[in-house]
Amino acid sequence: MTTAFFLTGTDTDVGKTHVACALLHRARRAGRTAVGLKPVAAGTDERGDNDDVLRLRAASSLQLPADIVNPYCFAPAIAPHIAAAEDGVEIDFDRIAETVRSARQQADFVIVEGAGGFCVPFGIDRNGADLAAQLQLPVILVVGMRLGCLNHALLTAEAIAARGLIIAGWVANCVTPDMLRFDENLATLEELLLAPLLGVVPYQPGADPEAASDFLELPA
Ligand SMILES: Nc1ncnc2c1ncn2[C@@H]1O[C@H](COP(=O)(O)OP(=O)(O)OP(=O)(O)O)[C@@H](O)[C@H]1O
Ligand SMILES: C[C@H](N)[C@H](N)CCCCCC(=O)O
Ligand SMILES: [Mg+2]
Repeated sequence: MTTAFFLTGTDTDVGKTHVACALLHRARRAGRTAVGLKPVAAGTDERGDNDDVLRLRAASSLQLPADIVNPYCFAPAIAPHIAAAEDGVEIDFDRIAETVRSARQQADFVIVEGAGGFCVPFGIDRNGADLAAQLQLPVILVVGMRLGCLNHALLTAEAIAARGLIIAGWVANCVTPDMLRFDENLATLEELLLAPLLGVVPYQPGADPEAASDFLELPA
């Protein structure tokens, strides 16, 4: 059966792509055909490539066309709605929903990575939470473990619930090697998030997603 998830995080740069790629590796090890999508990306290199898209592709077991993996890609590494406005582009959720449908027909484990945090604007009248709601996907929440993450995680959980979506699981991603009172912070999140903890991904310089996959369970 196809399973698909919308993967979000407590902020930009908290390890969403790292964890998404690790889960793709984990799913592949379980014999699944796994594909990562990045509907809206911002920030490209001199070749016009976006790093998240390259990493998700490298972790996927099936290579789908660019307009399915990443229908919207903007050059500057800025908030997507600003980049879209500068390019005169409107981010069309129906088009994104079509890419997700197509990916689900071809793969049995699909991860859709959001951009930034859950409510990142995609236009003046739409944001990432609206996209997740339109896609009607269970959410995986990546918590970048650092001071401030408790508030960000709880706000995100409220926003997910407010859209009528469920958290299929959350991941504690160690974005620093030395968070003070790590165990106490983890325990607080376990108590308050009311969703399964899929794993604790350790801090690892270079962040190899295949190695990180050993620390993760697949969401049910
Ligand atoms: N567990 C980890 N150990 C060490 N480095 C990590 C870890 N997780 C993430 N990083 C590093 O932190 C940076 C941000 O991670 P990543 O790109 O996965 O974040 P993101 O949430 O997907 O960001 P964006 O909002 O741009 O999509 C990357 O350089 C990544 O290699
Ligand atoms: C460019 C960056 N890596 C992400 N793709 C976009 C992050 C947008 C964050 C916007 C915000 O919440 O202020
Ligand atoms: Mg990313």
